[in-house]
Amino acid sequence: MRLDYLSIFPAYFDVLDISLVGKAAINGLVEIHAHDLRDWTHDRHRTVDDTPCGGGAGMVMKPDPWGEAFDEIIGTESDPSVHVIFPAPSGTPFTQSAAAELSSAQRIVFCCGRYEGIDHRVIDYARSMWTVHEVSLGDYVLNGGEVAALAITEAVVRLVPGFMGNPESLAEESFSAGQDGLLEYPLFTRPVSWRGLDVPEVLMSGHHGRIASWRRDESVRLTRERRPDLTDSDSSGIH
Ligand SMILES: Nc1cc(-c2ccc3ccn(Cc4ccccn4)c3c2)[nH]n1
Repeated sequence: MRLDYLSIFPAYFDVLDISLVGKAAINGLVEIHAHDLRDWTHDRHRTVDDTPCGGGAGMVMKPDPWGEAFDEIIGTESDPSVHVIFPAPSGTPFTQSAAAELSSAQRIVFCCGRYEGIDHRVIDYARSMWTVHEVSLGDYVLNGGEVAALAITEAVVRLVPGFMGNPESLAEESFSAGQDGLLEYPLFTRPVSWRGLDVPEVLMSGHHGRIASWRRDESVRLTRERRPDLTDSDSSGIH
């Protein structure tokens, strides 16, 4: 899997060399390429923004640098196997199932906007050429797309076959299909007693049936408390 990042702050992606994703890069599972959008400007000030047509506050990212960067990084041929991701507050909420779908992609290009956003013709052009995803991380506003691109990268790469040492652990995570779309139950490890707080006895009983039942009940309780929106979904085991 090749991952490209287009941004006016490409150094944001240096962190990928340290983390788990860095290991995947080392063993050849993923290739990481970060690019400075200003490399495709031609004026002395390396300008990437301009005032919004129709007025309004803030600045909008000009289309020209994006188009030239696309030509060089992706090419001028249409190819639906290339996935181009635009993080945006107006995007579709990014989900675990979207991460799972993207984990089989051979090529993902992240377009990280700044200012008030990117000229919409850039997204329209990209849609005419590749498979485009406008995605939101959640109902809060960041200053740009870089942090969202990092989060999406981690969610996707950890699902790439061969990346996780123990793929079984993926099946028990919150939001995974194996968890019936429920939140993960509380976790404990040694010591059994810590600062007056004890591990629930059932987990020390060695009785696998009771343990499974306790974990299920805890997942249902937590999901009902914190994410009632998940309790009605078809994938959840509770209704
Ligand atoms: N879930 C998300 C995604 C973002 C996001 C993604 C890309 C950009 C490019 C610019 N901004 C700042 C900005 C501020 C005000 C209105 C619009 N955008 C971004 C914010 N925020 N929260």
